[in-house]
Amino acid sequence: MASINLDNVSVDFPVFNARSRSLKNRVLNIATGGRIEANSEGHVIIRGLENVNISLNDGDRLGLVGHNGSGKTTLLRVMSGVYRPSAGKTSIVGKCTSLINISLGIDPEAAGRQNIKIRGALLGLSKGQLRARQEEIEEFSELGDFLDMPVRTYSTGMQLRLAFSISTVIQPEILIMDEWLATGDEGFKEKANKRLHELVNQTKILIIASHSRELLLENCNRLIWLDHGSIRMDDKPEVVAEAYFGSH
Ligand SMILES: Nc1ncnc2c1ncn2[C@@H]1O[C@H](COP(=O)(O)OP(=O)(O)OP(=O)(O)O)[C@@H](O)[C@H]1O
Repeated sequence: MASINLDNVSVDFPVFNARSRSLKNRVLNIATGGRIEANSEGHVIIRGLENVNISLNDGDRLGLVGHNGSGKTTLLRVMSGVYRPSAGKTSIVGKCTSLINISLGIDPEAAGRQNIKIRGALLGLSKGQLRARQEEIEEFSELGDFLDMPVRTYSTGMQLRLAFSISTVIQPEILIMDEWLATGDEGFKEKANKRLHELVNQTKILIIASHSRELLLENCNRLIWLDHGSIRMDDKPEVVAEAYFGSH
């Protein structure tokens, strides 16, 4: 059983080099971003999330929609345990893989093969598990002899192939994605799509943020509309999609 529970979660980002005096007013007249406020000491904070309550269990496929800066990525990061909330409580049960920033942590000076080892360890694979998977990852990447070259010699697409091949090798109980991650040229994209579908179908809980109506309707059984860091709507995909995309 996997589960995620967020209880009144807020996330603040302090901004140390901004002045609260320059804040126009606290009225939200902008269409993007979270709330910019001053805390009790007069320091400026950006409120990425405000009093968010969400409970997810096995079988839940949650999609997130909202304007730029509404808090989708912040929420994904809280759910994957990367961000600690400034207020409220979180409980995350289950092995979680986040496919946000999959290239983060790749060492450009190390060879592709070496990076597979480093990344595999970060993903929690034991030495034995990694040995068993190494060949599969290398084959999937189709990088051939380039696996012995430093990653800095790779093209952007080649780097993404490597990162994707490593990050998707383990089947998580909770899968977190920022948009549908299908990378590379046409041939690789097809393979990547197939692998992503397998991951999505087998994961217990899926959370995906996207600006694509089709993608969300195809993969989700619940949608949350975030607006300036707060939940504006939480309902069946058709209902929220109609309200959100219909108004844009
Ligand atoms: N590291 C950070 N430092 C300061 N403010 C941040 C940071 N990360 C996010 N924010 C702020 O939090 C708010 C929510 O940002 P977030 O990235 O979660 O939005 P989003 O819904 O994912 O947007 P987009 O659709 O543009 O990707 C924004 O106002 C942003 O300015």
